Amino acid sequence: MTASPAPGLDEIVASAHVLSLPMRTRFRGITTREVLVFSGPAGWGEFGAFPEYDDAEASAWLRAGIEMAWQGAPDPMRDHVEVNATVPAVPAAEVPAVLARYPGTRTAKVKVAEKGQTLADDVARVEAVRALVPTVRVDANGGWTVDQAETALRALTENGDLEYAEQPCATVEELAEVRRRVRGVSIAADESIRRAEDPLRVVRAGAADVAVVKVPPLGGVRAVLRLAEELAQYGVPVVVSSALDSAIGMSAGLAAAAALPTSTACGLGTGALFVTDVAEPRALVDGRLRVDTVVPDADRLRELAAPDDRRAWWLERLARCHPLALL
Ligand SMILES: O=C(O)CCC(=O)c1ccccc1C(=O)O
Ligand SMILES: [Mg+2]
Repeated sequence: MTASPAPGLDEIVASAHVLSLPMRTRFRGITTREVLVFSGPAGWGEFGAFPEYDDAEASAWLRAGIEMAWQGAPDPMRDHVEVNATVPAVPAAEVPAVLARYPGTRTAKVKVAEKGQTLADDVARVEAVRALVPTVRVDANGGWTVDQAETALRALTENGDLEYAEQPCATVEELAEVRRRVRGVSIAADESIRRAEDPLRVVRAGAADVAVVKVPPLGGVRAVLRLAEELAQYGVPVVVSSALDSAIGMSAGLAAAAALPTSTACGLGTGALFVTDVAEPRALVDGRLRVDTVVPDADRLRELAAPDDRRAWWLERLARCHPLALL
């Protein structure tokens, strides 16, 4: 496909919808996910930077949405992508109900280190997941100190393996220290990889065995593919994850995972966390999602429309980020 010229702001605004997607369970501290979606000559794109992100960071998310809507996805290597179940920091007793939303998944990613909870809560949740799913990853979202991470990772591997621990601590230096101290558990970097220059810093510091990559903060599918190529030279595999994207944004994550030379279970199953999405939810069959693009459903766009003040907020943000996204 020939790339269309970069769109003007008015072209994006012309098709823009600001949506508020209700969530089944609190995740990342939120219960509704706001996104702005728009269409271009190649299809639909999403601008969904979390509200607390500044314009410089948010503009990468817009660039990713513009790429999908004006350029489309690169050629895929496969038509289905394996995903992990994403288990929020729920009580252990709720784990079977959460996992039931991810039929056939053989890998689960479990949130740990949630504020207000204890290590015993994490151990109980992880054990409940292990009873049902063969491969378990945990994600601490930077919530532990190095000492806490060491204690927790030992406790969490007493009765079984962890494939990896995602972002156990906040900084690159701390990740490297945990990786040295807890040799038996692989470390994945997530929040430490937000800009294109971050992954090599993480790898050079010896801070991670695995890189979690997300299309929106990295500025698009092609940017993720370039990064993955660089990381492969250091022997660091990538895991493509969502940024709690709507079904439209998820198309970009699926496109990235589908275009990689190899793909392990991706964190792209988070559509299951929404009560209602912008389109009919993708069917999760045998733990895999079909790689496709979606057109939002007109009724859902109306039903999910964000309140006027939020629409105004997103349109102002779009106007500020637009010139930065095209740089
Ligand atoms: O990786 C997954 O399983 C789902 C994606 C996910 O966890 C996530 C989604 C939005 C924001 C942050 C995160 C995260 O990995 O911490
Ligand atoms: Mg993470």
